[in-house]
Amino acid sequence: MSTPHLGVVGLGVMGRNLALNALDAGNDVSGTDLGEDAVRGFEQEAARPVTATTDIGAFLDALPRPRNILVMVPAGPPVDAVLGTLAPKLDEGDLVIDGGNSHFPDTQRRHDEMAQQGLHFFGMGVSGGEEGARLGPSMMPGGPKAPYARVAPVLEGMAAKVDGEPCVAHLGAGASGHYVKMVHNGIEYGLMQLLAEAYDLLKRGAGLGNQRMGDLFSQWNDGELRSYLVEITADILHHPYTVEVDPDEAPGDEAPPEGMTGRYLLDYILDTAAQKGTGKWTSQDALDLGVPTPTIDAAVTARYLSALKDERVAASDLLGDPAGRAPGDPEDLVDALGDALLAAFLVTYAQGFALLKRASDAYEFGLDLGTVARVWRGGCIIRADLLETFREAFRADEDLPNLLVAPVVAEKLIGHRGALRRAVGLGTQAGIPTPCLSTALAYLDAYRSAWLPANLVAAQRDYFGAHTFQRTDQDGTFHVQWEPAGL
Ligand SMILES: NC(=O)C1=CN([C@@H]2O[C@H](COP(=O)(O)OP(=O)(O)OC[C@H]3O[C@@H](n4cnc5c(N)ncnc54)[C@H](OP(=O)(O)O)[C@@H]3O)[C@@H](O)[C@H]2O)C=CC1
Ligand SMILES: O=C(CO)[C@H](O)[C@H](O)COP(=O)(O)O
Repeated sequence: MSTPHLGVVGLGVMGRNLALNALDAGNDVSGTDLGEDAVRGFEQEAARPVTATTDIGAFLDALPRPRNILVMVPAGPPVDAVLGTLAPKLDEGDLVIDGGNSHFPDTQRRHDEMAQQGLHFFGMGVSGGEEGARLGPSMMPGGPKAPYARVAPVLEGMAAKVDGEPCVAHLGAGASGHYVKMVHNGIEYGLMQLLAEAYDLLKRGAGLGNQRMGDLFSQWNDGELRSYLVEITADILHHPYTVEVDPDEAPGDEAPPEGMTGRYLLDYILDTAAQKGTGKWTSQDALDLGVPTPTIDAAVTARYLSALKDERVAASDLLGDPAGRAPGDPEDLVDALGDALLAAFLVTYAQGFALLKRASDAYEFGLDLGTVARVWRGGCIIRADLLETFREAFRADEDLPNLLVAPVVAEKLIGHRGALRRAVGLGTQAGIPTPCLSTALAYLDAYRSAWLPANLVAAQRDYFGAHTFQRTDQDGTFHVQWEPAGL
């Protein structure tokens, strides 16, 4: 049997590291890129001889048939450009895997176009950043099932492992792989914003300094909240100012500027966060499918609000009423926050999985949500101990409509929701914005409400638009003349 092989198109940050990872895992690897520097860089870093060339023909000739080709170029037109170049030169049965953050409708179109040419196409989400790509990412391939067996040994060798299981699996049909990665990123946006809100509540609401805050996040990371994002938040809070900055540029011995807690790098980072679009796509498709994902939506909106720096500075002068300390003993807020975060994390994951469930039905992906939870346990940005709990929940009931009603999750929520309510209440009184903590609480309160005030909304629609309503005491649809007699 020949050595498993992989060809990589695009040797930038992700492609080069994935190619080196595949090589370390014992595969034969070839690489190509538009740039000579990228090609030479890969060749020099490779521990064994590789084919590395800017010549696409030489690259394809070096690959045994049927070929396995991983494309790692920027999402959008570059992917179509690469497929346009590759497709006429490929042979029937070759497999092309797009490992970038492509939008899932593009992936479905490419999947169909490639299939018409007798070629297999996977959209594959890859998570873990540069280090993950090199040492073990989480990978989310989707597309035709048959060619997966051929490439599985390559991907499983490269993937992160948890309890000996690789964080990769064939997830489903069509564009399912990129859909799952999109929702991964939507959850990522939600968790990141929740952590930012906890930081704000500790900093402005409780008056804590960076060292104590970092210690708290570390402490949380030793408990039920253990996760990559909590861990890196502790590292970021502890990170000193001077490490990556020219010492001549660092502030002198004078007191730190107003509002800053000391010489920590975080205090000098501009408060605007960019985005590339995957979080927005998650919210957009959730709205199209009618699935409530308010915590993810709020996180996307929070990034837009962060970008309005000049407007916010101007508004702070005009509108005043600055955020201040939370009422009462600051330690009450500190005590509440760990449990509040756990409840909000559970709600955010639940929204993402509920979206995956609906999308799987709507787009006929055939997702198994327990497998998704397994693949997310390691290597990816949203990896957390909680993923094992979710995997068990879906194992116990594969038709679970929402993680919130899995007994193991419900029990945790009942134990922690009081803290979420306290944290949101204290933050609100202090004037500190908590869009994700608040929407997580509101979603939880709405989802567990047997009755909601939508009867009034239904009546209002019927009043102004004759849209009809249903009744609780009679079958059928109804419309009435609502205007008071005599008007
Ligand atoms: N960076 C990250 O942490 C993560 C990125 N991703 C996704 O992975 C994909 C790649 O990202 P990343 O590696 O960071 O991007 P980079 O820009 O670092 O690398 C892309 C590489 O592709 C090359 N390239 C572009 N067009 C072609 C082409 N037609 N033929 C051959 N090579 C080409 C580029 O060459 P040149 O520079 O000469 O144009 C460049 O070397 C993106 O979709 C990204 O969203 C996913 C997860 C994490
Ligand atoms: O896919 C990723 C992590 O999972 C990439 O890092 C992505 O760029 C993150 O999204 P954004 O840039 O919008 O914050």
